[in-house]
Amino acid sequence: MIAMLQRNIAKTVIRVAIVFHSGYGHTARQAEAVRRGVEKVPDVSVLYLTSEEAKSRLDDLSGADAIIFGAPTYMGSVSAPFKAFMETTSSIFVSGAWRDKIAAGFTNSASRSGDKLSTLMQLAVLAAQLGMHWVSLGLPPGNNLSTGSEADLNRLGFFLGAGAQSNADEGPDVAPPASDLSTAEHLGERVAMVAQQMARGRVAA
Ligand SMILES: Cc1cc2nc3c(=O)[nH]c(=O)nc-3n(C[C@H](O)[C@H](O)[C@H](O)COP(=O)(O)O)c2cc1C
Repeated sequence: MIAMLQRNIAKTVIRVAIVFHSGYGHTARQAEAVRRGVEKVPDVSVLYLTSEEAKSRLDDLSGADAIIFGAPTYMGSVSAPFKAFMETTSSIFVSGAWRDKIAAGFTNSASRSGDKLSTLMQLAVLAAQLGMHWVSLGLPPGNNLSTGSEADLNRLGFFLGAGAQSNADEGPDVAPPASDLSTAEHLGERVAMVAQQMARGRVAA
C-alpha cells in the first residue's frame, strides 16, 4: 500500500500554464524566462498561451495545476488585451473551476517602478477572486546595498511577483536585462515546485 502510494506520488505530472500579453515583445522575453524556470522542474508540462489565445482555452486552463499571469504595465495597470482575458474569466468566477489552483504573476515596464506594483496587485486580486492560492516571488530584494548592482536577482525589489524593466529606447533583443530574466526564471521554478508539492500532498492525503 505504501509502495503504491509512493509510486503514485512520484508519477504525478504537474501542469503549469503561463498566460501573458506583450505588445512589443519585452514581456514575451520575461514570459519565456518564466517558462524556462518551470521547465527546470522534473515531471512538469507547460501550457504557454498569449492572453488572446487563452480567452478561447479556458477549459484547457482548467486542467492546469498552476497558472502564472503576466502583462506589461501600461498606464499603471495591466495592458488592455490582458484585461480582456481577465474579464473572460468571469465564467470561471461563476463555476469555481480554478479554485485551489496555484497562481503567480509577473510584469514588465519602462521605468524601474513605473507603478508595476499596481499591475501585480491586479493579478493577485484576479487570483483571489477565482479562489486561487497566490505564490509570492520568494527572493530578497536586490541592489539595495552599497555592494549591490543592477546584475542582482530581484534588482527591482518586488515581493508579490516578478518585475522586469525594459528601457523605452531598447528593443526586446536587449531588454529586459539578464538579471530580470533570471528573476522571472526563479518565479517559474518556484511556482512549479509549489504546484508539485501541493499535488503530491493531495495524492498522499
Ligand atoms: C500605452 C502604454 C502605456 C505605458 N505605461 C507605462 C507605465 O505606466 N509605466 C511604465 O513604466 N511604462 C509604461 N509603458 C512602457 C511599457 O511598459 C514598456 O515599453 C514595456 O517594455 C512594454 O512591454 P511589451 O513590449 O511587452 O508590450 C507604457 C507603454 C505603453 C505602450
